[in-house]
Amino acid sequence: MTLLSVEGLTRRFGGLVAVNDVSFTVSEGEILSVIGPNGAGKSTLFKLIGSFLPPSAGRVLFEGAVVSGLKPNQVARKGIVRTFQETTVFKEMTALQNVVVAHQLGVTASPLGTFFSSAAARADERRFRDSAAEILDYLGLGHVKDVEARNLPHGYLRALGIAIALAARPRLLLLDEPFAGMNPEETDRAVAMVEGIRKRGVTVLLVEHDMRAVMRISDRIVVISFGSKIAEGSPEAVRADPAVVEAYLGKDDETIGH
Ligand SMILES: Nc1ncnc2c1ncn2[C@@H]1O[C@H](COP(=O)(O)OP(=O)(O)OP(=O)(O)O)[C@@H](O)[C@H]1O
Repeated sequence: MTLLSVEGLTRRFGGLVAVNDVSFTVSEGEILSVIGPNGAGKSTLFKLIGSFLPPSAGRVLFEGAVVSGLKPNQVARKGIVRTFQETTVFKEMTALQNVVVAHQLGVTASPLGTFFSSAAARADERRFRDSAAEILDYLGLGHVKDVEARNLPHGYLRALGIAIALAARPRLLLLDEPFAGMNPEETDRAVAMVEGIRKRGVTVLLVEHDMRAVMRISDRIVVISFGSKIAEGSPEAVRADPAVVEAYLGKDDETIGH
């Protein structure tokens, strides 16, 4: 079943066409990666899908309904959730508290003070704590759940960003460069984490600069270059595609995952 459809998405910045008439679909349960050289338009495409930026043309459909034009939080409520950057983690709170708060923010529009005052809310809070602990365990963060976020190493902080996103119970998780700046060991852990997320029934769309981890993890890959889609298919097909090799020309073979 098609979960997400990107139809003719285009975004211009003045005279520059950052994303140019890009179309693809993401099926339920899939891990689909969007890759492309520096400045290809990956981040812009990502922002368009999450509704952080309005398209100049085209649209995004989620479960058959148009979501472009909605606010990011409305899109999140429908089930499209992006990982949180380190800057949005509450540094003074423990890992567990961060994920509990993420649950609370996901269910109430009322101020937290009001939220905490009712008995029903207290029951919810217990439920959220259990759920938060389960998510942290699942992501291999159980042993650091009581550590303040500011004291967590970089890799853990990034994983915490994913835990916070999972608290919103996404149907589609958007991962922005999840492997950037990671050493091979950290990448292995992150790859296992993303595979684990899919096992929970969450579809994953990730944008990544480097093809190496993407080749291991993706069911399908969409390649963009200068804003346009130049290839789409299995990792093997994409790696062998002359247009992709051409787009990455000047990079060494390792960059395209050989
Ligand atoms: N807000 C903006 N205003 C003007 N130009 C922008 C804006 N955002 C992105 N661009 C331009 O759009 C093009 C695509 O940028 P984008 O960040 O989407 O590429 P990218 O593939 O994510 O690059 P990288 O891999 O380096 O992160 C670039 O030429 C960039 O300079």
